[in-house]
Amino acid sequence: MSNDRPLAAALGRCRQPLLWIAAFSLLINILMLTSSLYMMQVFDRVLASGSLATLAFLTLAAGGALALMSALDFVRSRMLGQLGEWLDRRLSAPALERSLDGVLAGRGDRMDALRDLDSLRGFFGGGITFLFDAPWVPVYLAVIYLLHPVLGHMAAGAAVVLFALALVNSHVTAKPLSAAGMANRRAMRTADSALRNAEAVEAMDLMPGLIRRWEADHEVQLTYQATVMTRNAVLVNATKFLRQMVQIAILGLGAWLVVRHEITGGTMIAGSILLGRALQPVELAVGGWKQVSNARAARQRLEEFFNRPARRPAGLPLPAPKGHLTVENLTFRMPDGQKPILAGITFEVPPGEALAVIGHSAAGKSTLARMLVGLHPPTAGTVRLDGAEIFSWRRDDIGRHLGYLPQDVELFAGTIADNIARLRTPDAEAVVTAARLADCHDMILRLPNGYDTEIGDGGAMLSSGQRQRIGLARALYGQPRLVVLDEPNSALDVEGDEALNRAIAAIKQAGTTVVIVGHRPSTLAQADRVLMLREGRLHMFGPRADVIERLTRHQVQAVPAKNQPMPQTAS
Ligand SMILES: Nc1ncnc2c1ncn2[C@@H]1O[C@H](COP(=O)(O)OP(=O)(O)OP(=O)(O)O)[C@@H](O)[C@H]1O
Repeated sequence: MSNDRPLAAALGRCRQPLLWIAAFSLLINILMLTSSLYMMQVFDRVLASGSLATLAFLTLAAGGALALMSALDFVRSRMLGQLGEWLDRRLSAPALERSLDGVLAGRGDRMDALRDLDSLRGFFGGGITFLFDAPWVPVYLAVIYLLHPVLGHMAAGAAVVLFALALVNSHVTAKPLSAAGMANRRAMRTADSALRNAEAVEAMDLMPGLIRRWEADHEVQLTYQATVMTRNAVLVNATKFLRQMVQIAILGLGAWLVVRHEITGGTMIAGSILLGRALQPVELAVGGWKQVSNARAARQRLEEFFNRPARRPAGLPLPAPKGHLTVENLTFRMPDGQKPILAGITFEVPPGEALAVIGHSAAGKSTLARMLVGLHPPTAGTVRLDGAEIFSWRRDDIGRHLGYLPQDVELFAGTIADNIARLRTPDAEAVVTAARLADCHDMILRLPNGYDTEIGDGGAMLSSGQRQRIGLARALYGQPRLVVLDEPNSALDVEGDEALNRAIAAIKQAGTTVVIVGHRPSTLAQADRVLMLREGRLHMFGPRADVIERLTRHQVQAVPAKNQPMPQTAS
């Protein structure tokens, strides 16, 4: 997204429609005087004169005004609803994009921004209306003052007390509300991870532990929510009681003034109706404050979320790379990590060559693979493709030139063709070419709907070997210039291993640079160069024969009895 502060920009664009909505509110609130005026006229004119023609005229006029008010009210709520929907449409994609950034940066708040957007949209769709009516409360009070100052004093006093109740409500519910929200988000994350890992959870009965964790947070949420509900209920009921009492009091006071001939009967009724109207937004504010503070908190969180600096600089589009990979003095440390995961790594792979990355478990192989496709910014040093920093390369520009098969193949709900074509409109020929290269064309044809087979969430309908092959086809789709395969054969049988080596040979021939991370000796079969990592440092690097020779010599020295032709470099 080009815009650095999408929330501020979107809210800025809401200003004008909101002004329109405020103008509509002015009309609506003027028209709300209809019932009071009607009552006054009926009591004071019609009943006094007995003129039915006047009654008919007044009724028609009042009916027309009320119809117009309803229409305007409808338009106002639709405008607000549409504004919420517009905001959601405009911000959801950047929010999802930035959530991905957050996950890559190791943050836990995966779905929070999307949820906050949801509640902001809901607020526009419903809770916000009374905020537009609230400014008219003083106007109604002024009209009541015009009817009679004593009625005015009473109405103003009632409004102040009700408003104070709304403030008290906001004050006493804010803290428990935010604590409940935080606990709810923690509980949802635990539930989410339990459901994502359903098989391990079920097989090894991890549920009790997960439930204990989830329950602890859920309990906190429920306790705080109960506090909010109780306090809210006390204040809402106190408000209701007060409101009804005030309604009776104004009629009583009005009757007293009528008896003293200070006002007419019509004025008494009109005053009562006006008071009802004047206090309505105040009363709504007491009950609706929860929604307002939720929306305010959501907005604040979204602001923080969108104000985080983008991980990747905007960057200019660059010409398609040839695949010349150069890594210089690469060091990488997680933002909160002490020890570097990778330190001072330097190597180079020319286009059309394959590099095998080997090393013990936790040596940093997968991290190096991630750095090569630009998932993280180096802490120091550089990773360049054709001389350009890969991390800074615009994803919409470089993505199609990169193929990446992560250790956990992540497929998406949809068809095989969708997945191979990277969720873009599939180019049938390119899909089949990639599938043939990954040696899964025949396997796909044997599936019930061939390339149109729906594979379920995460490719749940496929075996892990099938997932790995489809993942490989996706990595090879569209003839990328650099392909990074992280243990591409971990779920493959011997036949699959051989097919993988054929695929690597074929893409090398087409000029693609390949990096294969692996434990198995067969990883080295197609490698031109081999890089061995040890504890995040480059332990050996060179042409395959040299590295194998050094490794074999090393092993023979260490275990002279065991003369192995292919070194077992990793456990
Ligand atoms: N997101 C992370 N946060 C903190 N440390 C991490 C993270 N990812 C990896 N590490 C650490 O980096 C080191 C290297 O991990 P990496 O996954 O790169 O190793 P590997 O060589 O691929 O191992 P394996 O062969 O077992 O997959 C490990 O010590 C690991 O704990």
